[in-house]
Amino acid sequence: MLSFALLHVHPSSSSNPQFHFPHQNQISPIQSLHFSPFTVIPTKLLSKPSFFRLSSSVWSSSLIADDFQVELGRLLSLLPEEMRRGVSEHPEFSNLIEVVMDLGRMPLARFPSGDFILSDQPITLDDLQQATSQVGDFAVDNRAGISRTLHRISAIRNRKGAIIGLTCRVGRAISGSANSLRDLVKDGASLLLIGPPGVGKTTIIRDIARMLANDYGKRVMIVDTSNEIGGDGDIPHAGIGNARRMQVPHNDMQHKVLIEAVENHMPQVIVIDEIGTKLEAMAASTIAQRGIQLVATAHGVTIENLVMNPALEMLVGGVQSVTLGDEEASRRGVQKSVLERKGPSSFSCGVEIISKAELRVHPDLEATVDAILAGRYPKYEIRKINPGSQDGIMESSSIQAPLDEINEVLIEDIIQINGGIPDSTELISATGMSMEGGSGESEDALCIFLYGISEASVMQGIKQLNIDDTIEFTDNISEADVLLALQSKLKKNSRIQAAARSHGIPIYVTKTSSSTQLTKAMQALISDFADGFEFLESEAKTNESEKIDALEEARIAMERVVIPKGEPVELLPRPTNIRLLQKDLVRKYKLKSERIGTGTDLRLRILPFTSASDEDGHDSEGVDDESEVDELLFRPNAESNGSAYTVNRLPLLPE
Ligand SMILES: Nc1ncnc2c1ncn2[C@@H]1O[C@H](COP(=O)(O)OP(=O)(O)OP(=O)(O)O)[C@@H](O)[C@H]1O
Repeated sequence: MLSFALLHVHPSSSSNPQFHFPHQNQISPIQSLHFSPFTVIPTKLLSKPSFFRLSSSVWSSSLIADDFQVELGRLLSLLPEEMRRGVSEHPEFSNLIEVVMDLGRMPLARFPSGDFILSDQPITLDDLQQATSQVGDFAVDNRAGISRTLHRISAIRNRKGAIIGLTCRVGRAISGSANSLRDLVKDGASLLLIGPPGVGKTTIIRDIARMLANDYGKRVMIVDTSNEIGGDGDIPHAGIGNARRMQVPHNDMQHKVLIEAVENHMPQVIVIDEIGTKLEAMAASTIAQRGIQLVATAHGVTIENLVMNPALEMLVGGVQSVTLGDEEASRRGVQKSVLERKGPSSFSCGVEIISKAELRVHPDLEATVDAILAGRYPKYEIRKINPGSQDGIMESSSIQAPLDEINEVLIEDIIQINGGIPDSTELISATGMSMEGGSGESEDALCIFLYGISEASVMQGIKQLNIDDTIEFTDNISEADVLLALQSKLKKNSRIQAAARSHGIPIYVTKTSSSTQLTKAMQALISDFADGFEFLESEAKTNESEKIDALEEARIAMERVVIPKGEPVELLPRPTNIRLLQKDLVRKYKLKSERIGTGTDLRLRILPFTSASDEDGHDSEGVDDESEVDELLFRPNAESNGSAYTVNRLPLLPE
């Protein structure tokens, strides 16, 4: 007897008709048949896999490769004739990444090997209008697409809203690009991918969606916030295979569409690009709790970036600070205040996309987060991708990176999260400090964090100044008004410097802790405090916007060039305090930097990650740290008046 299944046909020639069987979670692509929208097929025929189920690689590669040239042509048709010719005659034509058209400038094509000028004629308003007239509407994120392609056109507007620049990114479905992650997702594990912009996150999750839908017959729903996974237009691109796609009317609504996907469409897998806000992270966590497999991307470079990001930490279980009892702390051999994961992670595995050819896989994401919070370095596997090979994996190895390097970064991060220096003997034992104060300070008192100088020496030094009740000491740097340190000790501890910088606390140093020097130092300090550290604050205000610019410059350099392209980038010359902030940021990205130039031309060069430089223990930062500190500490100082001691101050940098 023949039974029948109801066939849903999408209004598309590229999307395969799908059957949802009540008795099994399997979808069969029926590539070789031609259907009218309401064709009824005997289910008996469908039970013959050899008849209906095509191997996904055959299916996708033939379909996608043939169409790619046509799709690329549709992107090129946006360009004026001369530019089009320039691109298509380039030897790397098929690897084109982006075309950049900025008003009044010469157009550029970006290839993996670098940028190429397409014409010596600057772009005109007409060129831009020609191009934009052929693409869909620009959404609030200033992105538009070309229907039934994966290309992304991003606009730059002037202050009046007119388009004055375009970045036309080539989108391509790369079948097999997710093969190296097949073992992680095939059994239902949720996967979080992170990586800087342009590294290939969308391309990989598109292929995972296709793989899960086609090869494993799962009901996959893509929540496609900018239509980048499934392409522009209402008919999704063939690159997503049998996965279905929900569009998101507005970026702000991503979390709502996520919930709607679960409530209305019975997905087994949800795929989502760019979880970026707390609301989206919350929606993703809710979905994970319902037992749905999640495959998602987030911007960032390492898992630590997520752990330290208050909006996204929830994705990896959240972070809380707990205070241990004395006994428990000594049993564990840790400080009393420790960071712990708050709850279960929404994802079982994490992948850091280092480049298009290299992934760092954290198969147990919770273990990775726990290791990070405990100050240990997490274990991960490096998977190198060989585009030519069948399984997409060329090499896979398990790595545990050097402890000292990570510890330094982690302690700084923890300081920033906690808003205070951990009560770590290792951190402060060398200082000989005696700590009091903390919560009980008077508002008018100057609260000092001492480093490398004992409280007794300071008190001795200031006896004759008669200011005992104006001074308090603290062991929590976030409560301090000022850091007073012995220069030789401070030079060796970049963590303390970073902590002070991150809390915007001025640093005063003395060369020795003799009572004469300390008296003079305290005199200068008290007088500045009485003025409300005014000159420091005004200095801080003037360079607050430069600080933001400088950090943004460093971030973009790392995310767009140093990490994806593996090339060094020289930043603009900056004052020392700002350069040090840039250096802190570079370190958080696990990259090295070196200081170049002299005088007002001093600037940072960010170096790409090389395993060789790590292995041979080369640490340009360490060397650099020393010289930065020298520069800060020995700068000629007007206040010192040529006297025997030196007290230098770093500008106050408010949060
Ligand atoms: N394996 C690959 N081989 C060749 N090109 C690739 C590969 N992966 C991605 N690309 C290309 O690199 C560009 C960026 O890819 P993709 O959009 O996937 O990156 P992304 O990390 O999602 O970027 P963003 O975060 O900016 O959205 C695209 O032009 C894409 O076609």
